[in-house]
Amino acid sequence: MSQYAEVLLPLAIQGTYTYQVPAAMTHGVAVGSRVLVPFGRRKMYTAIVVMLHDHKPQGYQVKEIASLLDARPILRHPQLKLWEWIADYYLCSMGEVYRAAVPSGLKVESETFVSVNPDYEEESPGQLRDRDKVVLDMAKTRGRVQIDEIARATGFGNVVNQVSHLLDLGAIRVSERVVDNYRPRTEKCVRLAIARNDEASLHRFFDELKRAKKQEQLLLAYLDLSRWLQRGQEVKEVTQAALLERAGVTQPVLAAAAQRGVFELYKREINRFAELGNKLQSLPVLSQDQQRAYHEIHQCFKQQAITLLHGVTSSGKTSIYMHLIADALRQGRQVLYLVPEIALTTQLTHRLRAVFGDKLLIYHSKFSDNERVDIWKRLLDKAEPCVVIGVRSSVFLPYANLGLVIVDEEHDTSYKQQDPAPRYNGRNVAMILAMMHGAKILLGSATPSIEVYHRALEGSYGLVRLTTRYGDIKMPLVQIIDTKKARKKHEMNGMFSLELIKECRRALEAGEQVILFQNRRGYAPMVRCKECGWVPTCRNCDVSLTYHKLTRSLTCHYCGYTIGLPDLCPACGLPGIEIVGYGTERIEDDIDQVFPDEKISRMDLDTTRNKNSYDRIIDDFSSHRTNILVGTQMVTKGLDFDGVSIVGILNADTMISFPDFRSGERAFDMMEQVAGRSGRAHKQGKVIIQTSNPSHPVVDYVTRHDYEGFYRHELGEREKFGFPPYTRIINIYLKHRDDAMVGEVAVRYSGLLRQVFGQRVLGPEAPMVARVQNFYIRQIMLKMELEASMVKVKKILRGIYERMVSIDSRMKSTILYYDVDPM
Ligand SMILES: Nc1ncnc2c1ncn2[C@@H]1O[C@H](COP(=O)(O)OP(=O)(O)OP(=O)(O)O)[C@@H](O)[C@H]1O
Ligand SMILES: [Zn+2]
Repeated sequence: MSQYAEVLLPLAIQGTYTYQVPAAMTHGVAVGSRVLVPFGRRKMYTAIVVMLHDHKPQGYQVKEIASLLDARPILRHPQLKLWEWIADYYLCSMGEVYRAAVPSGLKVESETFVSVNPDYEEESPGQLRDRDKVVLDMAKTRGRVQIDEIARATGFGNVVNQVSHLLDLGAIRVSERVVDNYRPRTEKCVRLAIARNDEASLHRFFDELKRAKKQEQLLLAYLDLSRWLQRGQEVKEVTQAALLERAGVTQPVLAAAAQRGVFELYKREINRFAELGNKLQSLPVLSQDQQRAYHEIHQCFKQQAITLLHGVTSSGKTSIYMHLIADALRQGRQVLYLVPEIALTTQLTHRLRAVFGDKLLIYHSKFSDNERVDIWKRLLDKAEPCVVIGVRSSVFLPYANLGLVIVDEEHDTSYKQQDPAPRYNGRNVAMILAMMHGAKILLGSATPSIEVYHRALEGSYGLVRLTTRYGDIKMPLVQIIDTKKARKKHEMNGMFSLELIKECRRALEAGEQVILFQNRRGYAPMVRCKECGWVPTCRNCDVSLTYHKLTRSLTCHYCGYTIGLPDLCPACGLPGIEIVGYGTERIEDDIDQVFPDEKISRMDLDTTRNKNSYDRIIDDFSSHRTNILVGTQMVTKGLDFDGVSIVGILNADTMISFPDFRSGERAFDMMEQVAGRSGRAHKQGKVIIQTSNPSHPVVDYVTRHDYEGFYRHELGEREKFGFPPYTRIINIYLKHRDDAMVGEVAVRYSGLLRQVFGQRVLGPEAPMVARVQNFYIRQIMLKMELEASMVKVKKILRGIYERMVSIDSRMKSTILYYDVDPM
């Protein structure tokens, strides 16, 4: 029975804090328990217990845990270990990992209930401030009150503050029953208020309802939906919504019938993983080539935990995954199926649902917190075999028994979290997670990342190839259009070459579909005054504003700053504003001019802000309600449409001329992936790449679908300049509102870094966008040897930081963070 607990707070601070475990709690508190603790005399936080012990801390007064929130831990082994690994590797605090890992519904704060401690007496007059008394009075009169509620009633700003002060004084206590944000979802249902064999009552109902036609309709609809009269069968549960729809009446009619005693209304708690009534389908029959790959993967798994499946686009990697998932489930294990973005989950979910039914759980970024808590609790409650399909944050769920982790589109940069910390790569964390569970890992891609492919060729990972498309359809034909030449010959119509238009027309007339890819959202990336050259830029960031036509506004894509489009140039007063460049919104407009009779949809960040908008766009296109799909890189990822025969890459230049060591890789991936959306089901497709730089090597590799060639070329470059996979990059960012100051601090700090790391330090320099939200940025790059221990690096960096703070106080007001393995 330990007296002290080390707890983790959801904050960006290093280490854990010690609290005393009240005697009454000693039996309940365990590692992984959630507890409510006062922190810094200001706030209450939900903390996680990471260790229990009996060593009384010296030198300060230990506070008590205010409340134990659950009867049992909310974490399973090895979650804490995984958090620790992430904090070490990605150079952040465990608290930051905790904050990202646990849904906020499980981190109760203002919803907490408090009540007055009847034994409290004011020790010295004046100990209670006026505001304390107000809060105390409220708690007294109401008995048990929520912190939130106090805030609303009093109008006081920081009530949690107030409450923790009172908690410190012992004037109030946290009420044990804490209400979570989580509430189970219910569904309204209807049933007849009589027993099924009570025919007399049923007749009576019909008699009574003769003069209430609408209610009679309800009764008939109910009998039909519930199969009441089909003797051999069970009565089916009928939802209120379904009943009203079938009967074609409104809720008051139902309420009246219920009043009369015909129906009973009740609520059914539905689990969000509602079973489908449909029968499950069997697994897809694998083609010969797929069968071979499937066996090879099993062979690889005997030797190695990690295997890369390098399968060309539309080779049917998903079908192979499904067989592997079924194998793991049969062995009673759980499966994590990671996808980079939710655009992918829509189609995948349908395919997997059909086979795995309610064993499939979905966890994606547009889910509400309630839904996240649901899945968390379900995994906590049961250790049953299941498959979780999710985005990167699903690595944090409490798995009991992982047997297999699949990382689809392994190369995708969306696996990397940019901001805030932990700046982790979901793929890499998934690999560590799998190791901790003794699970196998399958990485899949048509365009593997250079790092992963390198490791596979080295022999660290297994490697299985799939070189043919399903149904033996040929890889799409790629045609290059030199836009410079075409423009000279007047063979361009805006952003579209006449050749592209011709091909699109041919396809559309044949009932086929078209995808147009432009990697910029908005209408135009900038506007400009043609009289004086004025360009509107963001007030807070060093970027030009993007024009959005629908809202007639100019918007900063970094901070959201928005202004209206001026009619006259504010600089020279002339009506010279012109629109420069093309974003997806403009492409959509322009292609509509070219093909006025075609239905067009657009998929980019602006059209997919709602939870269901992806589904709608993808569904419309799949079912040919739309035939031209315009989109940003969202359309490049793993989508599977059967009718697309033409893919147009409108401007390859923006991708290939980006000053970053990964730009070649990113450009190849994007083009090869978007090209791969064409010609998937029936016949060879065609890809048209428009570029002013047709001899660029990346364009050439895409034309030949030559991943190997591209890989060798790229690897040569990486070796020459000492980039991954030969080194590990750590970017260090410094931010401050004062440009000159952050510049000086960065130079001085990099000097200290050089004393230890020498040549491994590059910079500081100002990044391409050197000011965001009024913070000026400097970047320092560290190129570390792969063998370097990140635990050591972290320690050294912390030391250097502390030294810097001690010799230059300006460092304290500077924001500093690390980005390990930046993408
Ligand atoms: N064994 C199979 N039986 C029936 N259909 C299959 C089979 N394998 C693949 N397909 C079909 O072929 C198409 C391509 O398969 P899938 O989407 O799995 O390819 P992929 O390798 O994941 O491609 P990408 O890397 O482009 O996402 C799909 O429409 C799929 O239904
Ligand atoms: Zn801005």
